Amino acid sequence: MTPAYVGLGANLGDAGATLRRAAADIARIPGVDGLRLSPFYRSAPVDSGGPDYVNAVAALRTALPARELLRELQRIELQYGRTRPYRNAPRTLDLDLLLYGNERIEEPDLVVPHPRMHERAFVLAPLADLEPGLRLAQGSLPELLRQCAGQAIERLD
Ligand SMILES: Nc1nc2c(c(=O)[nH]1)N=C(CO)CN2
Repeated sequence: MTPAYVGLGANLGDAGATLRRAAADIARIPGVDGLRLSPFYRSAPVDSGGPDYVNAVAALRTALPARELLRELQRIELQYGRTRPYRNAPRTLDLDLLLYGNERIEEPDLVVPHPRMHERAFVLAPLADLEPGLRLAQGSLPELLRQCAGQAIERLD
């Protein structure tokens, strides 16, 4: 079983309810085990306009290869009506494969570790809640979070 981390985000509809249901859907993927869901965070959209996002991170273990896990995540996105009209368009549900074991994958539609996760507070904060000691290539989570101090995020509960 390979440990993997998935970023969840939504900024349309009842985003919190969507993330909770999507996490339950991820937990039910055959070959996925032991899902843990972080607390939820609200933040203004980074690099785009539109309503605030709600974000979370799920930690899991999987027997699936990274590409098959990605395909399952995309299938779940589609169930929530995700369309891709343009880059960074508002979305009912966005699922990003952030980390897959220690693997580095660089393919046109799958780059792991996620290339922007180290500079996004809305990923780093929930990831640190689940895995405080984790280090990324760019540094420890507390170090990276300090570098994102300009990004206001609010923890929900
Ligand atoms: N706060 C926040 N901003 C974003 C997000 C997101 O999930 N949260 N996702 C984006 C596209 O991946 C673009 N901007």
